[in-house]
Amino acid sequence: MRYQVRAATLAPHVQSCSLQKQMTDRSSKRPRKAGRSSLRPLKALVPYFARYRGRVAATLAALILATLATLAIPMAVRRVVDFGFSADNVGFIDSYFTMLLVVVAVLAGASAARFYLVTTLGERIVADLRDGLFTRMMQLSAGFYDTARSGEILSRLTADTTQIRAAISFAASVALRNIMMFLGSVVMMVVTSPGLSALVLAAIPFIVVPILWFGRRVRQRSRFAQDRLAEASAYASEAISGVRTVQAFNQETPARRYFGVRIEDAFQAARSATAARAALTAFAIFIVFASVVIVLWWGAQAVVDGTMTGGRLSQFVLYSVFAAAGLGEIGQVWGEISQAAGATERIVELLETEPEIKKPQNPVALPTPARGEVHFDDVSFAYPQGSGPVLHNVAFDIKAGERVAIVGPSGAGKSTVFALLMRFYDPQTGSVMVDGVPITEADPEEVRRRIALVPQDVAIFAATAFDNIRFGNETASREAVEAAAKAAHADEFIRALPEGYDTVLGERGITLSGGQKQRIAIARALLKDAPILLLDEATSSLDAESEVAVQAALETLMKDRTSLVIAHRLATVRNADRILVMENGALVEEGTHQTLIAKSGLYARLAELQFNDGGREPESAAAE
Ligand SMILES: Nc1ncnc2c1ncn2[C@@H]1O[C@H](COP(=O)(O)OP(=O)(O)OP(=O)(O)O)[C@@H](O)[C@H]1O
Repeated sequence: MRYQVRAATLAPHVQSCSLQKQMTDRSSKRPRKAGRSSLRPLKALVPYFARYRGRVAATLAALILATLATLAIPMAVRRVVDFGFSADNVGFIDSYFTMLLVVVAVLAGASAARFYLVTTLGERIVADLRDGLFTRMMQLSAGFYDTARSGEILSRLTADTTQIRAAISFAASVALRNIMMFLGSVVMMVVTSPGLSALVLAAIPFIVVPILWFGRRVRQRSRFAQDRLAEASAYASEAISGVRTVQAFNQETPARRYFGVRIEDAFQAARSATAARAALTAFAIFIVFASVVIVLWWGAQAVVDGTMTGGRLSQFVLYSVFAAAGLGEIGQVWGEISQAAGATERIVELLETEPEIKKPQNPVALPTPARGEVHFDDVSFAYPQGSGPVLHNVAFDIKAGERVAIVGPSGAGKSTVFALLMRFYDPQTGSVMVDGVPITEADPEEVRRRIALVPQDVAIFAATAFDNIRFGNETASREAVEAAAKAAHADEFIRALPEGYDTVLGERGITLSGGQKQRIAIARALLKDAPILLLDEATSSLDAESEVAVQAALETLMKDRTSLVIAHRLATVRNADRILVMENGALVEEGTHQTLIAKSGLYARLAELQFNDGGREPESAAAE
């Protein structure tokens, strides 16, 4: 139950799904998809660009201007070479060099604008992607997180998005500039010398086809490298969050070794991807410049024969150098763009994972005012990733304001009942209702708003004590937060912290004791002030003294609400109006403490075991 409970505390509106399988299914199709078109995944970014049409248009304008300015330079050079180098043309030289300066100034301005626009566009789109990804992560829950590894997801949120930013901010702009430059130069080459151009154009397929082939290999390898890195990150994140367990079992060395192997794998994969990129670069540079040399050779012969002027050849050579350099640069950044395509694919997988549990199109409104009734109608349930049914035909009715305890051996399915009530999962058969409405027909947010959960495994965030309690109600005032803490018997220990309510609690509440965390969770629930209260082992980490105090706080909390209490310690449940006894996923007994003891069934056996264990007899334990 850990994940569900944590998810509940982390984000009250998270929903459940079981889409890991769907993700995995998709993942297995990946190589074939990759084979079809290496840049196809980038299509998923189009809607993100579309949001910033103005900025994209300005970027393209700056790009075109910079390209035109560059393309103007060789024409000026030709004039200078053919007519400029003679003493009676001094005025001509001045005007041409002045024009050249203007062109260079336009080029500089347009390049700066392009750089600024393209970089901020990259940052903007990546910020949106991260935001979208996090939003999706908050919508997916229980079923998905049962198998997903948080470290791997974090790697997508950070490393993959960074790669996309690099591609947009740098590679895409370089590629676009060079594509324009290449096309512009080719046109100008044809204008300058159709004969030489034909020679160059004939060489192009030999350049482009291998570049595309190399690019695809780079992409496949880099996707593999990113996957290895994500695996290493996932392992590191687990080891770091469980560092005390690692140290307690002297597992530092094996953990280091394990991580070392993973990181080495990631390195090897990255090296292989880089090797493919390096080969691509070498190939691109060689083939492109070799073509230029051959062209120059032919051109030189034409000048010697007198069929071409030196200026025209200079102009042609400059255009062909531009075209070649353009192609060379495209070749270089193609690898990076291919890598970004791999990263996009990984992100899109997550973005496209649909939450199984979401708001119906026409949700049925829960009646107001809230009554706090709970109804389980013949509910059977198996966890999506579980090995079999966990609940079998569970049926019960809880009236508004009733206090019901759920007891039973470990693994009986008690927390699962809570998970279904919070709608982290949907049962396979039967129906769960809140205030008479099947929760599958209602908005999950509305259902969860009516329920306050004090989980078994309390999530504390690296925020102040104040903010941690206010999690129960974002709009609560300082006074309300402190009043809730007082009622939960948390006020005293919070005030003793170095900065009182403003003390930042360590990540996952590492600075707090188990009992303190539970009291924070109780304060949260008090602040939420929901009509239905779920207590999952809420006092399990408390010492006897705190338990008496917290029990008093819980009494306040449970007053005038429907409450469902899971407890192993029967002393804490005996005052319930009714006790549901579960065993192996079924409801086996139901009644008050007295009637159940009289029945001599499972409850009586559990009670006897527990009280005899402590050398106490049930009635005296009741006084606690
Ligand atoms: N997310 C999950 N995925 C698959 N199986 C699960 C999951 N959570 C719980 N289970 C299984 O469901 C069964 C019931 O678990 P549940 O947590 O509801 O028991 P419980 O009665 O609350 O136990 P405890 O008192 O120890 O908390 C157990 O067999 C458990 O292994």
